[in-house]
Amino acid sequence: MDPRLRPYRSVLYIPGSRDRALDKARSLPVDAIIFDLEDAVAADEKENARETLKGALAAGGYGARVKIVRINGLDTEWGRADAEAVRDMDADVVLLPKVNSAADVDALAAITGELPIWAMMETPHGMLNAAEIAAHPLMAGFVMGTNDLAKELQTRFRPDRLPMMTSLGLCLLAAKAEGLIIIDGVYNAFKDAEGLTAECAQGRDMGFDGKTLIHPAQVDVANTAFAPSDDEIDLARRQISAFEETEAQGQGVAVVDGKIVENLHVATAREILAKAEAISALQAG
Ligand SMILES: CC(C)(COP(=O)(O)OP(=O)(O)OC[C@H]1O[C@@H](n2cnc3c(N)ncnc32)[C@H](O)[C@@H]1OP(=O)(O)O)[C@@H](O)C(=O)NCCC(=O)NCCSC(=O)C[C@H](O)C(=O)O
Ligand SMILES: [Mg+2]
Repeated sequence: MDPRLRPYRSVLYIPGSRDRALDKARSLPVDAIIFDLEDAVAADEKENARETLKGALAAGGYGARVKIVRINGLDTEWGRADAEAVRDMDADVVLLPKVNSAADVDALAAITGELPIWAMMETPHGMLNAAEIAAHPLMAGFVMGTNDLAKELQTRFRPDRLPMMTSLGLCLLAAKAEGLIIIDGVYNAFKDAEGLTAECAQGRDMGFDGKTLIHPAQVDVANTAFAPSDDEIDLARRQISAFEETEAQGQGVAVVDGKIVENLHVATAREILAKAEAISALQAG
């Protein structure tokens, strides 16, 4: 599958220390899992979590879900051992927290080799250096760390996320410029489905590929929000067929529902259909 088409609608954090949650994730309809060794694990549990996670990944059962391991920062007492352990785990991606610059990514790559790297984008320096971080040859995805970012920026949480918009926009620009996956931050109130639905819709409108989640109750909302809707699929099909008809008549512009359709709109329509097919294939497999 073209890596750009791989669905990342729902990306669930699981504390690496929680056996029960590690097991439950094997049956949850998530597109990817972040196995966390960082903030979801207490300091005196760090070593145990690393071993528990190693065992869970070796036992398998996560199917087509992308397996991402978030390590502790390399400036902490656990970071290096985490990175060395991930190198030998059955992981698809290593996720580095609090990335400030491309040099941070280099330091991780020196330990983990060719393993694809994702970056937590959650510090002011990270925002200012987003373009160089995205351009690193091993960089494959950004995850917004909106909790740490709010702390660092001393912003308030608002439903419209206005204080966060510059940061979200900078990271989106950098990720899109380099063809990276980019996943939106978590919605902390995990029992508030209405609030999550609104924030997912905003993230989807902005161009995020999916949402990071902290609880199984959030999965269905994200899977729906980041998949093409029935209306989008129907419109995409009609745009393609109208444009093909117009083209056959030697013209370059069609009109559908009172709006122009040019070749660039057709490219977007084809992407929507390809994304819908990729989701169906994932669900069928
Ligand atoms: C928030 C929680 C502590 C709530 O846990 P709990 O009280 O156990 O919830 P429930 O009783 O409702 O759980 C029901 C069942 O679901 C399983 N469960 C719960 N959470 C998860 C999960 N994340 N993944 C898989 N399974 C999960 C429970 O085990 C129950 O299962 P069962 O007993 O079999 O029915 C908890 O949800 C939690 O710890 N969530 C993750 C928190 C986390 O990862 N935080 C760190 C990431 S956020 C962050 O750091 C982002 C970034 O860095 C930033 O700066 O923004
Ligand atoms: Mg964080």
